[in-house]
Amino acid sequence: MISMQNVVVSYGSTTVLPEFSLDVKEGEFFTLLGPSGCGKTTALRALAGLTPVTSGKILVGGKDVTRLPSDKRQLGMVFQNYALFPSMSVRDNIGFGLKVAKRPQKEIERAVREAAESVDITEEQLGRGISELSGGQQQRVAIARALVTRPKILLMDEPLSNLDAKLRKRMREQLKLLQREFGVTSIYVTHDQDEALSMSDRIAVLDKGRIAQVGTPEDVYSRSRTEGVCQFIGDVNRLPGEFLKGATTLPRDGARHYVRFEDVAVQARGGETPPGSIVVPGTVAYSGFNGPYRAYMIECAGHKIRASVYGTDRDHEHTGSAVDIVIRPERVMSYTEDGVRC
Ligand SMILES: Nc1ncnc2c1ncn2[C@@H]1O[C@H](COP(=O)(O)OP(=O)(O)OP(=O)(O)O)[C@@H](O)[C@H]1O
Repeated sequence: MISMQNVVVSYGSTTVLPEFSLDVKEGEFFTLLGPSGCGKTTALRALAGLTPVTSGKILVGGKDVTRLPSDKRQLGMVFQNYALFPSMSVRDNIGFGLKVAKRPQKEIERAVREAAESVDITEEQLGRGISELSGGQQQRVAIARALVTRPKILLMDEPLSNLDAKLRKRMREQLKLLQREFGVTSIYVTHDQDEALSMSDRIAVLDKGRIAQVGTPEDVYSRSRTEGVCQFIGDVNRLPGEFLKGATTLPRDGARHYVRFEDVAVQARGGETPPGSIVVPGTVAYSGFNGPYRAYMIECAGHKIRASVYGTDRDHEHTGSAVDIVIRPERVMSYTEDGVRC
């Protein structure tokens, strides 16, 4: 559906995207994820035709759009600052694209009503000015405005970043449901790992303008291809080599080993453990209630290991409790000195 092939984007003498290639399938929710400044927005703007590319090709539905102006690419766009027109009513904001396309008034009215309904904007709110809506409502207007022209592709750049934490979570679900309902191929830019993991069919993790890994949320989280991806997504402990003496299946020779917080079990010292487990005695240095899980910091032979224990575990919550940390070797992610999975 969308193919970016060896796309290069430079600002002056600085190359921000060196040879960027990407393929997105029809109907997919595809996310560009990476730290600030890694080039996510630049990649999206190049795809949208808002930033010129130095070389390379961009294909949409098999058609070369590399030199096509943005408004000819049939894209819907939602940006971080919404880019709504403050002096227009909500109704006129949503209908703007159709008006520009000179569609009949009757059709615009019907389409605006349907789009508003799909994002829970009421008839009464349609008559208001943009500034009379909350941030969350404005966000939904921006989405309705992008969807009203029934684009085949929807580009979103950090569309939820101005919302508070609770609303963000709700909007994630709503966006995802809308995306399915409209069947629109979506490219989503975020630096928020949770957002990317919970919404995407596939994720491209970017690092300094290059794609470090493309995969399903499970792939990038549980089978991170590089040390950088492993550290960027989720929380990890680096495991000291001396913890791994018994774990004969794990690679050696300078390899670096990581385990996610939730893959570290905490249990009473000297209890039964599954055969082959990595077991290290330690002392609880900190334990804190976090709602669905308890966060631990365990002092193990001079190293601090963190664990997130889900469920109603209360046995070892006191500072100073003598415990064992237990890790299944298959949950350990190992990388060579060059940061490649081994
Ligand atoms: N118009 C511009 N002129 C010069 N440099 C730019 C321009 N736009 C972006 N850059 C630079 O290009 C790099 C990538 O920026 P980009 O906005 O694509 O990153 P990002 O991953 O989207 O970051 P963020 O999450 O902070 O938005 C940054 O180093 C940025 O400073």
